[in-house]
Amino acid sequence: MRNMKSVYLIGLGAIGASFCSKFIENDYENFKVIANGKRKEKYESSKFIVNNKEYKFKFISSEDNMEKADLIIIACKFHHLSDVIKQVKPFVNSKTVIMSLLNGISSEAIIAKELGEEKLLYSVCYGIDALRNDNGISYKNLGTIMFGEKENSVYSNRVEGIKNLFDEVGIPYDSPKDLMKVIWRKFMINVGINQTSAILRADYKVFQNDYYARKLMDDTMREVIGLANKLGIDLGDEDIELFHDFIDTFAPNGKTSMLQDIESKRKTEVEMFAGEMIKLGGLNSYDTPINNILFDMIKTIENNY
Ligand SMILES: NC(=O)C1=CN([C@@H]2O[C@H](COP(=O)(O)OP(=O)(O)OC[C@H]3O[C@@H](n4cnc5c(N)ncnc54)[C@H](OP(=O)(O)O)[C@@H]3O)[C@@H](O)[C@H]2O)C=CC1
Ligand SMILES: CC(C)(CO)C(=O)C(=O)O
Repeated sequence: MRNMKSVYLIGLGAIGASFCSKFIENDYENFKVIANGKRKEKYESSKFIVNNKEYKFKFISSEDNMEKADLIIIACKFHHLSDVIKQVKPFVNSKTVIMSLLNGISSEAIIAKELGEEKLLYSVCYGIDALRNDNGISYKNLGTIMFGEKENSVYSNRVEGIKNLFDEVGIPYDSPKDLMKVIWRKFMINVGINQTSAILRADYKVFQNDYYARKLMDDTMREVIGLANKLGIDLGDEDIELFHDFIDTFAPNGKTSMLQDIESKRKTEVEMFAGEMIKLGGLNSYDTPINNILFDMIKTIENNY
């Protein structure tokens, strides 16, 4: 089993800070947050509040320290990724494992191209409902990190090492054999709920209670199922049903990360959702009419903040 001694995370937002808090609560000695330049200065003089509790994080900068990491967890938004990869590079050696908690199905290929496919483990967060606002970060459900090798039928040494690490710090996880299907299922969920919630300005209770919001979300998810099937990924209506059970457990006032972005007038991850659907649809002769419309609508909202 590979020992994950030094663990660095980059992207101290809703997702990143929620998981960071577990490392701090469990006094994980060699856990650090990567931040450079002005961001590091700002973080060092900021208070980080997660679920009403203050956490003190240790920061590491590629400008003053190049200690290599055993594991690097990336938790930024899609449009931060190319910058983040540059900042991560100095901490990577031949043994470093890299995990991306970004939603979507695109970040891994981008990281693999820049840092080496052999360093990657595939991962995605399920069921977390983290919110970031002026008062800090809060979540009701921490959810589960699903992770593993692309071909995950036998656990590798590094998968075992990370299972051990997550047990130690109390991060809920699973390492399913059919990880790629699980990642696609999450993509289907995000393409469905993140984008429709952003257009409708709808929190989770709307999707818990409103027939039409739910129908719009489901129709959008079905477009992903069609593409997935064309690419040999075995998603179906039962995956939509699984998500219906999940939504009912979410905090009614909680919001998708895309709706949070729209409300805070931040750039969204639409390129990673509708954008990726349109791109893959084009490459595979598969029409994506719903995603074409969602893409144009979300870009219009972004362009007119
Ligand atoms: N929020 C949620 O409930 C969920 C989100 N996700 C996914 O997780 C990913 C992260 O989302 P979320 O946590 O909501 O996003 P946030 O916007 O809350 O956080 C992103 C963080 O990345 C940091 N960052 C950006 N560029 C750099 C850089 N160059 N160096 C260091 N830090 C950087 C930002 O720092 P700064 O603030 O200083 O600019 C920010 O804190 C997304 O792909 C999202 O889709 C997945 C499941 C649920
Ligand atoms: C599934 C959902 C909606 C919450 O975990 C999410 O992934 C997001 O908000 O980006």
